Order: sequence, then structure tokens, then C-alpha cells
Amino acid sequence: TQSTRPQRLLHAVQKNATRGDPRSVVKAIDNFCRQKEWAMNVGDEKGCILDSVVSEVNPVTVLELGTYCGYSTVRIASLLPPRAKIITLEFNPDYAKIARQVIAWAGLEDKIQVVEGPSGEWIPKMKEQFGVKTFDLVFLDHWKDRYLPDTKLLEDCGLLRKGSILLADNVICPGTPDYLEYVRNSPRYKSQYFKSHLEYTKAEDGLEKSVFLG
Ligand SMILES: Cn1ncc2cc([C@H](O)c3cccc(CNC(=O)c4cc(-c5ccc(F)cc5)cc(O)c4O)c3)ccc21
Ligand SMILES: [Mg+2]
Repeated sequence: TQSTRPQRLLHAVQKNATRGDPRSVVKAIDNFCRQKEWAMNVGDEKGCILDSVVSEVNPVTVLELGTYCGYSTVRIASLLPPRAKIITLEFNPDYAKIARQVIAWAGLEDKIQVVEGPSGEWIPKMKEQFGVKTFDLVFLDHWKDRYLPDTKLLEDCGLLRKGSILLADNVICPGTPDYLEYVRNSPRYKSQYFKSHLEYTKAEDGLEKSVFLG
């Protein structure tokens, strides 16, 4: 039977990346997506902005919405201090299956928890299920029409604290207009746009970094 793009991406990692070397996994995926098949990873250009935000925040608890193949999960986890953890939500079981194998190849299983299911159901359970108090960093990269409702859900569930950082992918392409309007106009956020390009293309895209003011 025909393989899927995530399966081909995983094979490229297993063929070209060194086991236990997260940066070689990131490189192998970027090379595959540039040379073989485009895929919706945050990519190398926006990935450098992601790296700088993660390094600046130095988060202990991270939430990622939208795992896909685990590219940004591995990228973030490779920069986390020893006891830090990332919980990543993926509703598509096929994506979750591939992501777990990409994460295992990178040797980052101990820092990453892949949770299968939709963000809207899991966010209200974060405290009781995973003993999370608040998130230091949230990376939004799932369905673009879920960014705003899930941000409000995080607020309502008390999962954000003064200084929590929201970093959102694709605020230009495909675009998240209602989310942008909210974080840019709400007195509860200080927002900043990082102009970049849609992964592996010349189209404009960017990341929006928003600090929750409490
Ligand atoms: C509720 N819930 N909870 C967890 C959860 C997890 C998922 C999946 O991980 C999933 C599946 C399909 C699509 C996405 C969103 N991503 C995108 O749609 C995207 C598109 C493009 C692009 C840009 C230009 C194009 F021409 C085509 C695609 C570039 C990008 O970087 C993207 O992130 C995420 C979904 C809902 C979920
Ligand atoms: Mg994206």
C-alpha cells in the first residue's frame, strides 16, 4: 500500500539522522522538505525564531498545540533545561504515531509527552491529569481557528501566569485573524510580530509572540 507523507518523512529521519542527536533529526526533516516533499513543519527559518524565544524564556513547562510529525517538538525539547517537560497535543492518531517515532529517534522521550486528542478536551484536564500548575510557554500550531478559543480556554483554566509566553505559528499564512486581533488589542497581552516566511517557501508568514500580563 502507498506510504503517507509523514511515513516518508520518518523514513528520511531514520535514514539520514543520527540516533540521539536532535539537531540532526531537525536537519534531516528540513532537507527532506526542501529537496523532496513540502510538509507543514515550522521549518528552519521560523525555527530559528522559535529557538531564540525558547532560549530566552528557558521554560520548565511547555505546551505545544499540534504535534504533526514532531519537528517543532524536537526543536523545542532539544533546548530545554534537564527537568523541563513539553506536553504536545495531537488529535490525529497517524500523526501521533509518526511523531512518537521521530521523538524516539532524537532520544527525547523523557522530556516529551505526546497526548492524543483534541486541545479543547485536554486543556481543561491539564491540572488534574498531568499535575501542571501553569505553562511558561505555549506554542500554537494546530487548526488556525482553534488558536483563539484555546487561548481563552487556557486563561479560564488558570493555566497562564503573569509572564507566560504564547508563540503562534502561521499568523499570516494560512493566517489567524481573530487570534491576532485579540492578542494585539487585549490589555492582558503584550504582543510582538516576528516577520519570516512560510516554511520552505518565499511566501510571507510570521510568528506572533504574546506575553500574558495576568
Ligand atoms: C484541535 N486540535 N488539537 C490538537 C490538534 C492537532 C492538529 C494537527 O496537528 C493538525 C492537522 C492539520 C492541520 C494542522 C494545522 N496546521 C496547518 O494547517 C498549517 C498549514 C500550513 C499551510 C500553509 C500554506 C499552504 F498552502 C498549505 C498549508 C502551514 C503550517 O505551518 C501549518 O501549521 C494541525 C489539528 C487540530 C488539533
Ligand atoms: Mg504551522
